[in-house]
Amino acid sequence: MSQVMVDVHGVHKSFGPLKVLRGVDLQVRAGEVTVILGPSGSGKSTLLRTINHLEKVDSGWIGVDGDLIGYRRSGDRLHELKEKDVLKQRTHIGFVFQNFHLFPHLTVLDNLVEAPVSALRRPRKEAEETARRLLARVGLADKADAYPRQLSGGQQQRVAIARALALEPKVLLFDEPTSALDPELVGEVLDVIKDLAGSGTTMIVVTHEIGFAREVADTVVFMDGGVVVEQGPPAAVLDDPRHERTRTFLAKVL
Ligand SMILES: Nc1ncnc2c1ncn2[C@@H]1O[C@H](COP(=O)(O)OP(=O)(O)OP(=O)(O)O)[C@@H](O)[C@H]1O
Repeated sequence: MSQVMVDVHGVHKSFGPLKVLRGVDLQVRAGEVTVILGPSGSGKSTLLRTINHLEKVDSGWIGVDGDLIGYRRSGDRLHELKEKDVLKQRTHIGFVFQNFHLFPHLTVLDNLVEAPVSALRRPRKEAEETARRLLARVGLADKADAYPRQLSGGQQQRVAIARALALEPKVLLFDEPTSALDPELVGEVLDVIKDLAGSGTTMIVVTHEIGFAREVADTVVFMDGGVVVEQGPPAAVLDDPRHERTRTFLAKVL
């Protein structure tokens, strides 16, 4: 069995009085695709954001490829990492946002080149070669010199995926990658994610696209009320859920 790439252990997170994560445990194996489903407000985005330390956990811990995220252990105490060390950890954890978050003032090519050059100190020529290869992979080789505003939403999201890949992440996190898109553009983005799944990229995808979950996920996780209610292969969770809460959710969305 492949190694555990992402290990979420007893994670709690509140915003003021609102308890959003109430003890989340989740393990994602290298090369596998985990799709997280759940009602609005169940804590899916917050969980993703704790994995790359955009949100700090209140308690519990998260490991990515054996590294504790945001902290270092000394004996049985945890010490917060410095910002520069957090940023370094984040280069291993790609994040694709709902609204693309491309740099509007940079060309498509420079969106992909910026982080490898500034964060990983890659030579610019090498970073550009990688960027062009990745743009070809997402079907946008001819858009290298365009600016984000000149692209459709689907194209922008494909650039965002290529940009995340340019840092050669150990895991790619997707937060509702198609929910800001016009319906006719959803398929082109899901096809890129499917292609990555086929090549063994470790991914955690928060989405409401049940068909995608069925087709692509190795594991479907159902979250509700800040906990993982159930998880398993798509056929088990989607067609034969064990929990009433999962059944109620699926009855609404299927
Ligand atoms: N930074 C924040 N400050 C205060 N409350 C927050 C913050 N981030 C999230 N929340 C709240 O936490 C709850 C869970 O939000 P989260 O975005 O994780 O849920 P979700 O399951 O991803 O929902 P959706 O499917 O609607 O995106 C919501 O009530 C949200 O308003």
